[in-house]
Amino acid sequence: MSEASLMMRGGGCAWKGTNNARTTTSATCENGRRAFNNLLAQKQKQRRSPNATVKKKNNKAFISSVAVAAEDSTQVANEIPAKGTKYERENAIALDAVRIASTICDKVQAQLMRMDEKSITKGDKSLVTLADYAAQAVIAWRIGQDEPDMKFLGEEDADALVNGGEDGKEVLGKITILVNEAIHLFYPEAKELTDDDVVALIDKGKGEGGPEGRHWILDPVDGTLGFVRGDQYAIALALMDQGKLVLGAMGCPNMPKSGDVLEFNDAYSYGFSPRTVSKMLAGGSSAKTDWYKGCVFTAVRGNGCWMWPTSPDVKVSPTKVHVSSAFDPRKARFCEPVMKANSSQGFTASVADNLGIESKPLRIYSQVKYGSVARADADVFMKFPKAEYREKVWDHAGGVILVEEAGGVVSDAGGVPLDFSKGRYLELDRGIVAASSALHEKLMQAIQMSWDSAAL
Ligand SMILES: Nc1ncnc2c1ncn2[C@@H]1O[C@H](COP(=O)(O)O)[C@@H](OP(=O)(O)O)[C@H]1O
Ligand SMILES: [Mg+2]
Repeated sequence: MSEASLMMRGGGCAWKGTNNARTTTSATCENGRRAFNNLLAQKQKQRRSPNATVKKKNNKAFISSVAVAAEDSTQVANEIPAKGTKYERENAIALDAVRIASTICDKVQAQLMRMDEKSITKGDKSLVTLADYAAQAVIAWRIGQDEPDMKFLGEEDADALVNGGEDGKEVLGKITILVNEAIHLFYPEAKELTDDDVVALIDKGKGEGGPEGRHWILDPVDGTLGFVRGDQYAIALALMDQGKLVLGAMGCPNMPKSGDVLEFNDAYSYGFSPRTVSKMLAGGSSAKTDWYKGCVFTAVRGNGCWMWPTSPDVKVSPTKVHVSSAFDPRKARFCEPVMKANSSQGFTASVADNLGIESKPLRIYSQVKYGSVARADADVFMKFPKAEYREKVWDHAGGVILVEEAGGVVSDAGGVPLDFSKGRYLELDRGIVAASSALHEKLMQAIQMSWDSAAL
C-alpha cells in the first residue's frame, strides 16, 4: 500500500479502549498532569526565590543547563525537518511508525500500572511485554507499506509466541488486538491483520544487519524495566545505509516536555518518590491535545535533531534541539543508567570527580538519556557495563544519531565512534559516552585518569 492510499484519520487520536479503561486512563492523566504542574511550579518558584537554598549546589548546573536548552532550542522559521534531504520520505515514515507504536506503549503501560497486565520473562531472563511485540509489529507494518522488501533488525522475535502452546496463543491474540487497534486509529481503512500476519511482522526483525544496503534497526521498548515500573522508556528506531546511521526516530512517551522534572534525585525533596511521579505520568500521552510530556525526536544526517509532540493531534511545530554549550565541566550534569548492574556507578562517579562535576548524576532508564543530552537536559552520558557484556546495536542506534545531529559526539571509552555495521552487536572499548565536542575531549582525559587508577 502506498503512503497515499493509507488515509490518516484527521484529529481523532483519542484511544478507543473500553469505557472503563478510558475513564481510568484519563483520570490517571489528569492526576499526572496536576502532579507535573505542581512539581514544575515548585521548581520555578525555587529558581525565582533569592533565598532558595535547597540543593543549591546541584541546581547551579541544573539551572545553567536549562537556560542553555531554552536559549538554544529554537523553532527555526521556514525550516522543515528533513525537507529536501535524501531521507525525507523515510523520516516521515519513521515519525509516523513511532507515533503509532507510542499509542500501544501508552495503553499497555497504563494496564501494567493498574495490574491488568503482567510482564513476561524471556528465556534469557530479560523482561518482555505485550507492548514490545506489538510495537515491533506495527513499526514493521508501517515501514512495510512503503518498503515491502525492507531489511529489518529488531530486538524481538515471535518464537516464544509460536512455540508457547496455549499461553503463547493467548498472548499472541492480545498482541494482534493491540496491533489492529493502533493501526486503525491512524489508518481506519487498513486491512485487519490476523495472528499469522502479526507473527510474520514481528519476525521481520530477524535481519542480521551488516555493512551493505539499508537496514532499519529497532528496539521497540528500550528500557523495559523502566516501562514496567511506570517510568521512562523509549521506542528507538534507526536507519543504517551502507553501514552508516542516516536517520533516527525515538519516541519517549513519558519524557517531560521540560527537563526540570526529569531530575530523578530532586523528586524526593518534594515529597514524591520518582516512582510516584512517573506512575502518575504514565500512560495516555498520545491522547493529549496539550503538550506537557511525551515527545518524538527525529534526526536525518546533516539536518539536525528535532523534537515533536508524541501525538499528531498536538498542533505544535517541531523544535530544533542542540546539545549543551557548557564549556566548564564543573557545571556539567551527567546521566547514566538507573541500574547498577548495567553500568559501574563507581567508575562514572570517579570520572565525574576528575572532571570536577559538582551535581549528582541524573539516572534515567533507556535511550531517553540520549534524548536528554541532545536537548541539553544533561551535558554528558556515560555507560560502563561489565567487561563480559556485549552491547546490542538496537540499544544505541536510535539515540546516537540524535546526539550527533544535535551537535554532540558519541564514542566508546577510547574515543572511537560506534560502528553499527557489524551485525547485532557493537564492538566496544570499555563503555559508551556522549557529550558536546568541547566536553567530550575533557571526558576522554578524565576516563583515562580513572582507568589508570582503578580498572573496572
Ligand atoms: N548486564 C547488562 N549490562 C549492560 N546493559 C544491559 C545489561 N542487561 C541489559 N542491558 C541493556 O540495558 C538496556 C537498558 O538500558 P538502561 O540500563 O540504560 O535503562 C536494556 O535494554 P532493554 O530494556 O530494552 O532490554 C538492555 O539491552
Ligand atoms: Mg533495549
